[in-house]
Amino acid sequence: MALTVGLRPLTRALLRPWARVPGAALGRPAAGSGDGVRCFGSPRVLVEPDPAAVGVAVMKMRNPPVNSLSLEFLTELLISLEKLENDKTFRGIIITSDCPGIFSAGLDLLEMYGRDPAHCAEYWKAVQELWLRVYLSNLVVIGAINGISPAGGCLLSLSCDYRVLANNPKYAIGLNETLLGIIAPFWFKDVLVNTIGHRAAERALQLGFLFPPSDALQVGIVDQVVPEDQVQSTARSVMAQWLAIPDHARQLTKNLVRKPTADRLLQQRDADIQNFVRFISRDSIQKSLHVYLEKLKQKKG
Ligand SMILES: CCCCC/C=C\C/C=C\CC/C=C/CC(=O)SCCNC(=O)CCNC(=O)[C@H](O)C(C)(C)COP(=O)(O)OP(=O)(O)OC[C@H]1O[C@@H](n2cnc3c(N)ncnc32)[C@H](O)[C@@H]1OP(=O)(O)O
Repeated sequence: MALTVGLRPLTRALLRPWARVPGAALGRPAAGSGDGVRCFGSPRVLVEPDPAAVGVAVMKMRNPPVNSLSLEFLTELLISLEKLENDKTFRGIIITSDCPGIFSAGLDLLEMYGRDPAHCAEYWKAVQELWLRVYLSNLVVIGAINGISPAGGCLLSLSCDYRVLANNPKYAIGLNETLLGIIAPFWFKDVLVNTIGHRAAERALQLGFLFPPSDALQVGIVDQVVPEDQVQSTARSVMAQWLAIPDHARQLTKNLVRKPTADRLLQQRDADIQNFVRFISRDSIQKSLHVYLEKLKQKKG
């Protein structure tokens, strides 16, 4: 039976079909233009032009304590990304965190625990939308990963064009869903397989590996590991290298490589939402989430 997906007005305004063609006119006014300073402020997402690099924006996630991807936070990220995408003065974004030690704790478990099906459906649609927005962005997207990034945080990183991870053993990265008693959806899995290969992904997904930096580099889930105080400067250098390529050629190539993966979700978005809602609503899954949330609480002592 089809689910009725009742979206709140803000989310509804934001979420629209994906038919992005690289280089196509976007048909929306440039955001923030006209005053010489482009700063797309929102409570949880700080976006500033990089003072040292023309055409580059730095997007800092600040949803303390752990940058968990709540519906509100996802919505703000989507709005900021859409503004940047539509502002032709920007060619690249560096995504990083403003929460010390945490890039993103992934999806907000409280959006999936004890919620009704309509809420879960709305939430999952926003998760899909953020992934599509980042994964298919026409901009160069560099992840300056300055903290731990499990599950949804790892997906966000994997959706960037290049990942620079700070060399701190606490900053593990991976799709650890099985440790929570849940599973990574097929499109999370596809992105991991594309990045580290089938066999490595098979092991990592089943065992819920969270790779510390040295292992992350070795398996290829990140592209570079650098001292913590060099993450931002390295991301800037990498950005310069990527921006040296003509946009149209890079964008068309990106689309060629990524579109088949994105299309697998685009062709079955509603079914994916229904599968998620059915899965997450199971008593056994809600119980697993409860146990995991309790463990997080107890960890504090
Ligand atoms: C057969 C058909 C199948 C169909 C399938 C379809 C779909 C698939 C189904 C489901 C897929 C769902 C996918 C989910 C992906 C995810 O992203 S799940 C989230 C994974 N995240 C984690 O495991 C990280 C958990 N957090 C931590 O490990 C730690 O918090 C930390 C990040 C290492 C930070 O540690 P630190 O000590 O600094 O902080 P605290 O642990 O004290 O946390 C502070 C505060 O924040 C709360 N919190 C932490 N993480 C989350 C979170 N992800 N969501 C919500 N809240 C979180 C924590 O509970 C503390 O709260 P407080 O006690 O109230 O202060």
